[in-house]
Amino acid sequence: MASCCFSSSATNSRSIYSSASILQRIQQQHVIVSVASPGLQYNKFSLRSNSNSPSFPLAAASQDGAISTTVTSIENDIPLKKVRDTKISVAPPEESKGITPFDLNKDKSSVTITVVGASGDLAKKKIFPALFALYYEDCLPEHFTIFGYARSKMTDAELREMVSKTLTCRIDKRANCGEKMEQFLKRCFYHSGQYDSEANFAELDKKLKEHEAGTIANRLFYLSIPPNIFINAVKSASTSASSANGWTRVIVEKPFGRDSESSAALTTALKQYLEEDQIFRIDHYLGKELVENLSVLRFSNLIFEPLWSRQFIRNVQLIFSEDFGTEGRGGYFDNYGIVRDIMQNHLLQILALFAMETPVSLDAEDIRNEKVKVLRSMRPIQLDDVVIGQYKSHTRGGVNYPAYTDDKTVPHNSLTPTFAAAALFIDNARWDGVPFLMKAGKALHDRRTEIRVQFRHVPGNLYKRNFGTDLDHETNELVIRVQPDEAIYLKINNKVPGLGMRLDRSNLNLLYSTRYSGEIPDAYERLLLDAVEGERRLFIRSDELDAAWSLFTPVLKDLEDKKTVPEYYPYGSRGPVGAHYLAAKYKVRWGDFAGDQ
Ligand SMILES: NC(=O)C1=CN([C@@H]2O[C@H](COP(=O)(O)OP(=O)(O)OC[C@H]3O[C@@H](n4cnc5c(N)ncnc54)[C@H](OP(=O)(O)O)[C@@H]3O)[C@@H](O)[C@H]2O)C=CC1
Ligand SMILES: O=C1O[C@H](COP(=O)(O)O)[C@@H](O)[C@H](O)[C@H]1O
Repeated sequence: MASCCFSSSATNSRSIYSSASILQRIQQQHVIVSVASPGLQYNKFSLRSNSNSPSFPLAAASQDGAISTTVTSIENDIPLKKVRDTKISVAPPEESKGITPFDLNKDKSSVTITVVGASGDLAKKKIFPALFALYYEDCLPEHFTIFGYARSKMTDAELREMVSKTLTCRIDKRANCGEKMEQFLKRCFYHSGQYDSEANFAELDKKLKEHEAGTIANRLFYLSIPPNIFINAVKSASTSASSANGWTRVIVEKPFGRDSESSAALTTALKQYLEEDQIFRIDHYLGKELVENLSVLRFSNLIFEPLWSRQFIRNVQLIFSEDFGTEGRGGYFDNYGIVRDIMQNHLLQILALFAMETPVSLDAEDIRNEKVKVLRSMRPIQLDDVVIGQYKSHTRGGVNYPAYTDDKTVPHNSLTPTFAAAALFIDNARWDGVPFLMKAGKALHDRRTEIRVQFRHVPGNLYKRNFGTDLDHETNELVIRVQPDEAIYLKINNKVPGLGMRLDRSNLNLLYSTRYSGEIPDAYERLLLDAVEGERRLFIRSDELDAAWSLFTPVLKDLEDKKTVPEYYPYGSRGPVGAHYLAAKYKVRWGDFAGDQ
């Protein structure tokens, strides 16, 4: 079996997170949990808590104690309550919640993943390839089925044909890939229907039932559709196709509204049909390897956390750039712009993880509590602290690159920003006065996402003569390159070997491709797996979303009310010069412009 989540190892980090959730919910007498064990994935067990016992094992044993298993998720609705030092042991079957007799020989649950909007771009590009990668790695439960749902007419065979063309992910070069693909495609089915039709979803429900094995039928719906039809689809799906006896979860794609008001309205509408813990708001940047690593870097290395404050950090930069325009997505993009598309979600989420205080534990609620706290400590962005740009056409090497407004789906006089830079501030004791600069743009000279942490100068530096008059120039800089070529490197000042005393800046470099041989999973793989497992840590809670919109809504409104004209920059350039003036206002130099990067 490939190394994946369904291992019996108690040191598996996924298991530890899940066990933390159990610690929070173990107060009542009988707990129904899903237990994963080699070859016995997703069995339901009834566990009995015994509060007199001094220890809490990460692994639960089967009734006869023969098989050691790892607890992965809880399936009941009891309120969160923290009780430590609680021992759990496997108890005889409970009649509650439709759990039938305890039987290690039968797997009682299935998971169906329905991709709503299966004919679309995201489904083809990301969701089906990610599901296949999970299947290839044996990460999906034993009884799983995938359904595509959309209005387009397609047979199962046509869906499989469409999906097979997209499975060109990292897996396709691996051993027995063809065989695995065939097996995977056999698990894929299609149902055509309208998004607002309860009758059509009832038909889907009927088909799902035909494929669901065992007594517990868990269902995950992935809403890969435009936002204006989210609510109709949620209403129809929850009314007509919710699981009768297992969990029903819904992954919602961004955009989650376009400002505080519309986001709150979306949340209210979703909550008419779903509980908050059924809603998985996805921000795929949270599934990126180096974003997930941020907390590890901070909280498990002594050398970073003590420096992580205004005392030592001069500024933090969050940089996103793409070397292509809005090609094909202009219609969507023009209604949102780069601030909503990238800054309010992806970059702000990274900022929150970067700047939050140490969470009580790695449990989803503890982490999200800290993220909300830091977001709520931030100042709403001021108009003076934002620069916007839009790309114009440019000819280079005989090739003509289009302007944003050349896109047929974009109004010719659109003022929508395709580039923005902003300065943000966190008004708390740790970060008072430290500028957090964000920069995001399309059609720039390269594709990259990185976090740059510029440290203060060394007080009373013995070598200050080597730095000229600007002591802040040659300071340490920590760079976390999220993509491409994942890396973490620290710029240090170093003596150039030789008889003289010449200093230069060198990198202590952790380049992932040279350090780690394994492939880095796509963000959607991690997030889909988490949703199946009920792990909410990397999904956005509604109060986080409210806090995020509060920061951006006033300035977005100002920009739109004042019809602010963006600064035009040539396709393929480094973006508007205004971004430098903004940085200079806070005595910052963008790190991605330095010669030695
Ligand atoms: N594509 C991407 O790279 C990313 C997308 N997202 C988000 O994911 C979601 C899906 O994106 P994407 O796949 O690009 O979207 P698409 O525009 O490709 O739409 C997905 C499917 O929805 C149906 N659809 C499209 N427009 C309408 C409409 N006006 N009314 C009813 N149904 C419609 C179509 O299926 P049919 O006609 O067969 O019903 C289409 O195949 C969106 O919320 C998007 O914002 C987020 C990040 C990146
Ligand atoms: O959410 C979005 O992200 C993509 C960039 O994602 P990446 O994983 O390829 O970096 C961006 O192109 C798109 O505009 C935006 O909606």
